[in-house]
Parts: sequence; C-alpha cells; structure tokens
Amino acid sequence: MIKLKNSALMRDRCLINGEWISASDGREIEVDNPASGKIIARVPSLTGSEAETAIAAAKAALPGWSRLAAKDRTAILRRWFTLIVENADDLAALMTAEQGKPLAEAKGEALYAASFVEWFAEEAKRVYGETVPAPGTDKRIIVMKQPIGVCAAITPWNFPAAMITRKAAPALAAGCTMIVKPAEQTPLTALALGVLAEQAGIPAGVLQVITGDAKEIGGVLTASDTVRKLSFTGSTEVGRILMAQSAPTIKKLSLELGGNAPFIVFDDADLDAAVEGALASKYRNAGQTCVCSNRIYVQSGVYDAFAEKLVARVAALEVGEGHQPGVTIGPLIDASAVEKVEDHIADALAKGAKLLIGGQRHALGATFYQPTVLAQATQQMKIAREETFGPVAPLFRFETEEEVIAMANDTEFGLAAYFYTENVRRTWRVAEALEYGMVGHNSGLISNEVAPFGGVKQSGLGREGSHHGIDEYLEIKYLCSVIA
Ligand SMILES: NC(=O)C1=CN([C@@H]2O[C@H](COP(=O)(O)OP(=O)(O)OC[C@H]3O[C@@H](n4cnc5c(N)ncnc54)[C@H](OP(=O)(O)O)[C@@H]3O)[C@@H](O)[C@H]2O)C=CC1
Ligand SMILES: O=C(O)CCCC(=O)O
Repeated sequence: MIKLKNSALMRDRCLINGEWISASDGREIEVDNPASGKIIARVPSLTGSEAETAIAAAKAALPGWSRLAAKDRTAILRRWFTLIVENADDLAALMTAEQGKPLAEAKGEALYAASFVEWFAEEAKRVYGETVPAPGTDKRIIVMKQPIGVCAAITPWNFPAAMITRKAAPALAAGCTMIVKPAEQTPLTALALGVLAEQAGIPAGVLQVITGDAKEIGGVLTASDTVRKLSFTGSTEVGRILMAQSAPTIKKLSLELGGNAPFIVFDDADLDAAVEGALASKYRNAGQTCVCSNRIYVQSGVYDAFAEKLVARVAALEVGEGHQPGVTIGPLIDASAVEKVEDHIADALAKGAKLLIGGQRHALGATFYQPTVLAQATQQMKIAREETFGPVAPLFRFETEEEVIAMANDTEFGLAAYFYTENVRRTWRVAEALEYGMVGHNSGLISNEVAPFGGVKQSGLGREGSHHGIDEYLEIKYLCSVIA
C-alpha cells in the first residue's frame, strides 16, 4: 500500500474523454515495486479500439481548446502547475514505489515536471507570427503559427512524470490535444498527473492517459491520420519502429532516444569538481537516464588521481529501497536491466578492464546492483558502444585532445556530452567539435526547462523544453493577401 496524503491520486483506471474507465474486456497490467517485486497496483490494459475512442475524443475536444485565448490556456496550465507542486510529495511517493528512484530524487523530478508546465503556460502567450516585406506593393505577407492538432506521447519509465509534462505542457499550450501512453512499469504517476489535470480544469478529451499493450496502442496511434504528431522518449530501437509506422501518414515526430554520453576530464580540470560532476551525471537515477555519462575519458596526467577520488565517492553511495532515508541509489527497473549491466561488466573484464569497486549484484535483492567503477576501459568493449543504463562508470585513458574528440564522437548516438577544463580556448574548441545536441562544460547536470533538450544523429529529432519546445506542436501558415 502506497501512503499518500491525497488518496485521490491513486487511480486504477484510465482517463478517456473525462471518464475514468477500465478495459472493456477487463484485462489489466500488474504494476510492481522494483525494489521488492511486490505487486502494488493493477491498471487497465486497454485495446486498440479504446485508443481509437481516445483519438476521437481528442479530435472532438480540439476546436474548443485551440480557440481559447492563449491567456485562458495559460491560466488553466498554471493551475495544473500549482497542483503538481502542491502534490509533489505524493507524486514522489508514487514514483519511488513504481520506479524505485530515491524519494529525494523523485521529489526533485516532481518539481522538474512542474517546471515544464509553468514554463509552457507562459510560452502559450508568446506564439508570435511574422510580417514579411512582400515582393510587390500589392501584397501583404503574414506568417502565423497554428496548433498542429491531435498529438500523442509515448513515454518511458525512467522519468515517469517529467517526460509526460515535457511533452503535454507545450502541446496544450500550443492549443493541441494530447493522448499519453506511459510505460507499463510506471502508469501510476501518469494517472495521478491526469487527476491533477482534471482538477486544474483541463477539459475532457484535451489530455487523456491510456495504459495498455504498447504495440497495439502504438500501432493505432501511429496509423491514425487524425493524430498529426507523435512525441516519443525511449530506446532508439522503438523510435525506429515508430518512425517507420508514422511514415504512411507523414506524421510530425519528436524522438528523444538513446545516448552514449562521453564525460571528458582534461589534465587542466578542477579535479574535485570533475569527480562531483561525474558522480551526479553517472549515478543519477542509478545510471538510468539517457543523458547519464556512459564513457568517462580521463587524460593520463590525472587518470590515477581521478580514479582514486571517484572510487572514494562511489564507496559512500548508499544503496537501498528508495523510501529509506539516506538512500542515494535505488534498484534498477527490472531483472533484464541488471542482466544488461552484468553483461557489459563481464565483457569489459574479459577484454582487460580492471574492477576498482563494485562489480556484483547487491545483497539487497535481484534488482539491486553495486555502484561500480572500471579502469582500463577501451573502445572495443560493449560498454563503449551501447548504452549501459546502470550504475557503472568505465574509465578510459587518453593522451591528446584530438584523440579524445575522435573517441567521444565514435558512436551513432549524439545526445549529451560533458567535459571539464579550465582552459578557455580549449573550451570553445571542444564544445564545437563534440557531435552532440547538448554539452556540459564543467557541469554534469544540464537538464532544465529553459534549455533545448534533444539529440543529433541516432539520438533523435526535435527539441523539448525552452522556447523551441512549443514549435514542435505548431504549424507555420503563410498568408499572402493581395490588396490592390
Ligand atoms: N531515451 C531514454 O530516456 C530511454 C532510453 N531507454 C533505453 O532503452 C532500453 C530499453 O528500455 P525500454 O523500457 O525497453 O524502452 P522502450 O523504448 O521499449 O520503451 C519506452 C516506451 O515505448 C513503449 N514501447 C515499447 N515498444 C513499443 C512499440 N513497439 N510501439 C509503441 N510503443 C512501444 C513502451 O511501452 P511499454 O512500457 O508499455 O512496453 C514505453 O512506453 C534501456 O535500457 C535504455 O537503454 C529506455 C527508456 C528511456
Ligand atoms: O533519460 C531520459 O530520457 C530523460 C531525460 C532526463 C532529463 O531530462 O535529464
């Protein structure tokens, strides 16, 4: 039983067209706590036909919502923001229970999720058009921006709240309606956000939350000609499938996919700051974020000192069930996540890596893994090529700036990269040479609502957050008016 101050937030039904419904065939999905494996809730396993109902409701709600004055959408979204903040403790409790992240991190995510709603509530009023000098005196040229229409979001389990608001808030601010399909591991936070959206006065059909079979619902959402936009966060593999499925209807896409972030420490770095940055970037959410450092490159002159300091900090991390005070590393999401971590470590050790700390399952249970540091990692190891999504820091040694730039860019991914240096000339050279959508200089934490989040190469398409984020939900229309 999850203890909540506001028990109304615990929902076992889906939100379609203002009604809370079960699956018509009664099917359900079991939601477990990754720390214990215990079933904590059951939610509907909706079918494709129920997804069709949601699409029809989103279409019906579109004219009323899109024609509201921007100021009125702002007021409603601001109420949603306030309610998310007021209920942040409960949202955190739900997230820790279904996802595993430590309670303090979960509360941080609830407030991070709210920040997107606040930001886009404000941006709703700033969807500016243009007037363009016409080629002749007889014409006037006006460029306006209009909501793209019915949108869908498919979201992952690692950020059960923020990945929803980062998509839904700009969509609603722009005047679109949206259907959200959360990950099957973390539907409770999504449904709670639906409750708060209703309380905020978001009308029926404008924001709907449906849980169920991902392939079936994803198939219906992508095949629909009514759904004009899909925003997805998750694996590159599923992103490719959704992109292919969206091709027949030429849907607009935002894809926030896998990463393989390099974290580079130069000889001239502030070493203590670099260690703290690496710790935050690598072990946040037990290593389960797409912007987590996956490869830590350390220049020869500071390699041993950096390794020693990092190991000392990792030794102090507290592994445990997320509701326990002081815990900094929770469980991984499921058994297969632990198997992937084990596979990457075994492959690295077989190819010559050296274990500095960790390297074993944790005594607490099947989904817990010891925070790990490996030395002598090389580009030939799986850990250098694939996203580990777990608490493992492999340390690679490098000699020159050119060498490390080549190694950092040697991947099909291009989401986030980090580097530490005190040299201002190098700062510009490296920032410009890294083939990534986001770069942290002397910082291991780069995510916030005001900056554009997104990747290049096979890490995805589009940007979320920032003033760019709302453009993903707008179409440009050009009006040519002949007046003579
Ligand atoms: N970029 C990121 O932030 C994330 C990256 N990942 C990476 O992906 C790996 C695998 O994680 P995983 O959870 O399996 O990620 P997935 O990409 O499989 O899942 C993300 C979302 O996509 C849905 N989904 C899965 N398959 C389909 C489909 N065929 N059609 C429509 N929707 C689909 C899932 O639904 P359901 O849960 O119901 O199956 C979930 O809502 C991780 O180890 C990590 O490397 C994972 C999560 C987030
Ligand atoms: O891993 C993810 O996909 C979510 C990104 C977390 C963040 O916004 O920093």
